[in-house]
Amino acid sequence: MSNQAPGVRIDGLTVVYKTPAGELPAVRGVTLTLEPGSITGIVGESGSGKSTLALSLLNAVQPPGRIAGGSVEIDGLGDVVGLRGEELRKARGKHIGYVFQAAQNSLNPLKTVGKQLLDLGRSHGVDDLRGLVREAKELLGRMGLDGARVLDSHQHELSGGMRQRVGIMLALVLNAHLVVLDEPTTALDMITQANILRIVREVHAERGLTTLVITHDIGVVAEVADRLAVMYGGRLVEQGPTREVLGAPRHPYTRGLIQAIPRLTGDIGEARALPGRPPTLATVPKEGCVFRERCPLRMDVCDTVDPETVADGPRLVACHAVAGAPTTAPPSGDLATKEHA
Ligand SMILES: Nc1ncnc2c1ncn2[C@@H]1O[C@H](COP(=O)(O)OP(=O)(O)OP(=O)(O)O)[C@@H](O)[C@H]1O
Repeated sequence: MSNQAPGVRIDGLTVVYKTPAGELPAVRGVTLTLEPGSITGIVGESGSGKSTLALSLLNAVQPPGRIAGGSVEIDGLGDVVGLRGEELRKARGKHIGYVFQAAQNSLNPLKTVGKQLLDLGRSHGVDDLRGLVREAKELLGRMGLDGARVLDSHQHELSGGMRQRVGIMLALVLNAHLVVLDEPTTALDMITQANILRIVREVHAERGLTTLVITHDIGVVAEVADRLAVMYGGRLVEQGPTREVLGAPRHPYTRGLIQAIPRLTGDIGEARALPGRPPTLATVPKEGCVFRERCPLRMDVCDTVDPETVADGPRLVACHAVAGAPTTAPPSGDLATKEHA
């Protein structure tokens, strides 16, 4: 892979997990392009399939899961779904930097962070290990930590927020040009979170990266992402430029997510939790729209026909009720209003 920000094309990706009821899809028919040099945010509630999608970018879905269909083409690497063994190990870390969810618990408890950094460097054939340590200290320093002290520490000597920042450092330190951050700021207070997101943006711009940020917090993607994809029940229900999606959400699920966040609606009194709960693998409907049980715009067709993803300029929406409708709906529109039904 060259030193350029790579483009990524996920096409028709389906990932299933083996369950007592057979193999069930956690990600179904997902098509998403990460433009070179962009920051894309994927947002959705717990269980919507975000982490499974992120793992697929590294071909790192573990049994009882497997990629059952589709492709993940990364510039310079080809279709990672077909990569195996050593090729795959090399791609991870060096070409694709990543922080997995719960990064605060993923460090080796028996080794100092510095030792783990050196292991990482050696396993990826880094010759200049001093340079690697310098880079690590610099990144930790930018995130408000004493780099030398952190590298000398074991996991138990660091707080959850510090470990999370160590995870981000490890994702960036090998200078990968595709970076996947799964819930990068969940253990952080609001101020530290804002700082980390600023640093993610800065490093992204300085190095010319392609970045994917996965989060349940639409406020995080609002701050960091150029483009936003909204996931529900294993499907992408809406995608588009972040400002457009947040400014005039089209899918009723996107609207519900936005209305549930006082930070985005601007008034805590106006925030309304989305009623109901997201489906589990066992309860995702086999046919029809995945969101219909919670949808204020539900129509008969939603029970039987899975809505196609329809493009309207840079915006993609999968909803029978809004397909073809104008994009000017304000975010404050009442979810309970059957305006398109
Ligand atoms: N190892 C597994 N075995 C069986 N089902 C799984 C496994 N891992 C995930 N799932 C199921 O797949 C679905 C998607 O999970 P995933 O972790 O990708 O969602 P998510 O949006 O990242 O949610 P969260 O933020 O809670 O992790 C969920 O219903 C989850 O229960």
